[in-house]
Amino acid sequence: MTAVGSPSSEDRMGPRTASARALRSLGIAWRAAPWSLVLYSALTVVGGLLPAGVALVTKWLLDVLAAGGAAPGVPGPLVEAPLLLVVFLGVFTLVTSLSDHMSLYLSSRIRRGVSLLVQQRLYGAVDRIPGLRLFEEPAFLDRLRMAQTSAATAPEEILGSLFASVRGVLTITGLLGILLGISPALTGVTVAAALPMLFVQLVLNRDRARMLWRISPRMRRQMFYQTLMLNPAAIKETRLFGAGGFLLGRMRGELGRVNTAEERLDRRVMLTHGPLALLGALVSVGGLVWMVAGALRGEFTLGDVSAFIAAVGGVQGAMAEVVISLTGAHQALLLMGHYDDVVATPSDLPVPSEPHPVAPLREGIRLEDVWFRYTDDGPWVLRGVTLTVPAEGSLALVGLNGAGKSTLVKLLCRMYDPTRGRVLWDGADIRGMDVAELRSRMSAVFQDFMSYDLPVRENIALGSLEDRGDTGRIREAARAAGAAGFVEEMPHGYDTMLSRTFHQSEEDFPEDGDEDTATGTTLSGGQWQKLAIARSLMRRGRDLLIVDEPTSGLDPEAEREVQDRLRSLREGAATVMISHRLGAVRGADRIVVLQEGVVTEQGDHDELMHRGGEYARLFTLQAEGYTGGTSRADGVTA
Ligand SMILES: Nc1ncnc2c1ncn2[C@@H]1O[C@H](COP(=O)(O)OP(=O)(O)OP(=O)(O)O)[C@@H](O)[C@H]1O
Repeated sequence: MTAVGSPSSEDRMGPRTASARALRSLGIAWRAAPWSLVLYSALTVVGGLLPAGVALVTKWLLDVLAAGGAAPGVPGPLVEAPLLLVVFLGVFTLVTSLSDHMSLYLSSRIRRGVSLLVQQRLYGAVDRIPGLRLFEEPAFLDRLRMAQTSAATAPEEILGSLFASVRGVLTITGLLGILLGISPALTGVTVAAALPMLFVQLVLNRDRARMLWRISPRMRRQMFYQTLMLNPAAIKETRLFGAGGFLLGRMRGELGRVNTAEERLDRRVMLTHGPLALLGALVSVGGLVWMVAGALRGEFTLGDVSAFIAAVGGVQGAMAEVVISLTGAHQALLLMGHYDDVVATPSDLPVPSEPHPVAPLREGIRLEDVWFRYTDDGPWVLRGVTLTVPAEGSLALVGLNGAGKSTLVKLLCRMYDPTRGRVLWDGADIRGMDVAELRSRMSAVFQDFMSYDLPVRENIALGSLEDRGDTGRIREAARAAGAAGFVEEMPHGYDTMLSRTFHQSEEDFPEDGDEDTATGTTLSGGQWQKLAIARSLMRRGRDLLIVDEPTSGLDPEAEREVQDRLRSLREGAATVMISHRLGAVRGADRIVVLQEGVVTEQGDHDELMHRGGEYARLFTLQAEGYTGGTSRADGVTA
């Protein structure tokens, strides 16, 4: 497997790798549309041999007509009935036309099947990457973009090119057979003239694949600017700050550099092809002069000259087709390397060969001397953190911005592994457990929770997909999160589409296609947050509930209501809560203060207030904001 980030896929591809990738593409086509592939293969063989058939029958017809009867080399029965030759030509023309249309239909069928399968594999592989690290690595993201591009086009390009090459080779073989019968020397010259083209194309292709890899970061950046210019949330800011022109300029800049790189290569292609085309023309004209001179001397028949013209034109045309197809296939095979790399990307988290089962939490989750940094050369974000989240107890994480609270939560969910130290689930290292099984025992409302452009029902049910048909459970979760009120007031309740970007699909709402439902609606920040809380409450049998700033967007009344509900709901589960609103965390069994990645204080609210450290300072500061600066730490706790 190529290491993620190395550009080796696009500049090293030996014949074995190329044939393996080509065979894999054929295998995918076979799985996607087997009968279409068989029929398409048969039509390719027929289509490949037809030009030679047409040239041969035309030669015989001309020879019979010129000789006015028996002509050397023409089969006897055809000399007797020359009109049969005309019938053959008619049949060949009909078959050519029918097979062209049929091939077009079949290749589209194969293309659609292959595209579905390939995209399914690519996104399936991406979905199996358990952690977050790779999705924050520019080199992996570049490769992913190349893989997305090649998944959309490469297998189709490879198959199309392979079949076109087979058809071309059959055409060339048939026509060269005829040409060989007329003049072996001319046959040699015709073949030799086509070889440089093949070589040059292969070199140019490799250069194109390298160029595409080089411009990939720019392509991703220009897509980023484009997305910003179309995203409603971004548009709000860019309109207000008048930043549209700036983004447009950046996008144009990136695209301009991409264009320059492509233009440079296209110019080389054009300049290289000129001399090669001249070589081909010289061979045709020279050969024709030689044939005509020979015919005048009586060495060649009229049929020979016609067959020569058809064969040289046909061979050069088919050679060009083969060269273009092979080079197209070569380029697609090179790009396929990115797809293969992404599909074969190993897990970014170590996977135990025999994972321990994840039993329901009995004692608690313990972080033991955990150190963490996002990159090997980055700063330490967590430094020697040791703490315990008791089963059925609540732990609150408190600290200034950037102290490492959300990072700690990501380690609990095993989005990353600690750089040093361990996370223990009832004493067992979570690295020895199946990550999906571990996560199935957790639920979370993240600080940057998602707002899905989906109906309300699905926005909530995503927390427990097996219950998505259970309207009772969905309503219950919405009620517990304080969302039921506004949802039930919506025109279509739980079936309301929460999007101003997409129309509701008819499948989502089959019995009613009226305008309201079709256009959908969207929610306020606090309402979205309530849906995120409802989603987290959908999960059954959760042992750990993580709530990272769960009420930051809620009004005071809703905040109070949700806090009370969360308090009753978290009974029976361990809870980790992060909030800058210290009033919300004062009831936690244990409060942990993080400062620059280090645990500096631990205890319950009263202990920490009594201690008079960072927690007491922050709590008093916040309380003063409400009481107009008259509170003292002990006064607030009283
Ligand atoms: N994906 C990431 N890659 C690199 N650094 C990161 C990443 N996420 C966070 N950091 C860095 O880690 C540090 C801790 O961030 P974290 O989000 O854990 O802080 P926090 O305590 O949750 O802050 P806040 O209260 O603002 O939410 C910050 O300095 C941040 O820049």
